[in-house]
Amino acid sequence: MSRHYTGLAGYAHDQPPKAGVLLVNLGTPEAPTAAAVRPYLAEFLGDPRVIEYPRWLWWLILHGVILRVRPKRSAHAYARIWTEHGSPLRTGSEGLARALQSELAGRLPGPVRVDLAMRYGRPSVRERIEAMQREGVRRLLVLPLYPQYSATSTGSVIDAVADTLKTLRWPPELRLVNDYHDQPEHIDALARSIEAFWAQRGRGDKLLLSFHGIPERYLRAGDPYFCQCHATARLLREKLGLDEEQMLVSFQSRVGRERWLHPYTDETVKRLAREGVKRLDVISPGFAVDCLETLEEIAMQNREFFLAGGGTDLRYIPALNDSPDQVKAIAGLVLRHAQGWPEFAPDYDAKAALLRQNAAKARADAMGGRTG
Ligand SMILES: C=CC1=C(C)c2cc3[nH]c(cc4nc(cc5[nH]c(cc1n2)c(C)c5CCC(=O)O)C(CCC(=O)O)=C4C)c(C)c3C=C
Ligand SMILES: [Fe+2]
Ligand SMILES: [Fe+2]
Repeated sequence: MSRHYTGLAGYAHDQPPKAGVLLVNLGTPEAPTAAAVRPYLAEFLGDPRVIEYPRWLWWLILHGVILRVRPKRSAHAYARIWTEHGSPLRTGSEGLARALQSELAGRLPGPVRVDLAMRYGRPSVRERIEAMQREGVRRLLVLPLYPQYSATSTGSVIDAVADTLKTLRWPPELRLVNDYHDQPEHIDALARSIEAFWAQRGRGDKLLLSFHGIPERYLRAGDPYFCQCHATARLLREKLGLDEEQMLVSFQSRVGRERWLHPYTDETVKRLAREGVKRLDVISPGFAVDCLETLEEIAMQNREFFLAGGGTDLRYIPALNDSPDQVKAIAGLVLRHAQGWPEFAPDYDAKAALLRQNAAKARADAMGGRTG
């Protein structure tokens, strides 16, 4: 069997190498319409990491039922949060990537390129890794924007990276961030954003942490996601000095009929309203940037449930997005994971002249070889 390896002729041999940081988020449709949501959902829900089901059976259900019904419903939800600049998940992720690029430029001696890819839709992981390689990236750090590891999210990003690298003729040196659910700077950033919100708007009766759910079956099969969500919650609770009465954890966004991680966010919100909670603060620490699941599902849908149940106000505390605290926390992660790479070493400047000289020599050799 032969395979076509992407050669990217004319790259990197003749340039001093660069380090690259690739942020990866989930992806989002191109427009809030059923026609644009359908291919996005087909790719997302067709991923065997997301739906672990016999392939042929799932294919029939997905194409026979789900893709006929869900795109229209999802498009309606997307339309409620779409802005003049597009999908919040996209603009938020782009803003974070830009902020990280300038933060790193200010802290690192060597050339480091920050880029952004989407696991589903565009720009794809393959597209961005190939582009980075053309720009001379020889060392690649992949950072999925998921604080908690799940096979369905982070694991799937790793698949996409591996699928890309195995078709490259000269893959870059690779490092991957698996999760950052307990990184102290990340917990601090979350705590400070909650405290800043309370300082401005007063404190609600309770604080609910709502994480994206996954099927409970995956937890039993060994996915660490549930435990990492609870670890984040405990660290944050300790940092804020709250007890378990004041801070609750729940799981949102379930899809399909099987049992997902408990307790469910919508049921929790309704129960709290019934029990007489008047002001409920909700934050979704599993999302690095705001998206459909926070802006529509929490700040609109669950708010409506809470008010209908007798609550006075559900206040959604925004994701960290491109806040300086989040940018510093992520830059800290990058610095820690890229330790030892020359672009990150304090003596890079001193060595840069040598790197350029070597690159020039390599180029001359290559040209010499070609022209005889
Ligand atoms: C925080 C990480 C995420 C995990 C874990 C996750 C698991 C997971 N998701 C679905 C199904 C859907 N999720 C949808 C949207 C969505 N999911 C995440 C993150 C995680 N998902 C984000 C950031 C978003 C928002 C995307 C945006 O454009 O803003 C959707 C699409 C919307 C809809 O139709 O409801 C689906 C579908 C499953 C099945 C799953 C684990 C098995
Ligand atoms: Fe999801
Ligand atoms: Fe949802």
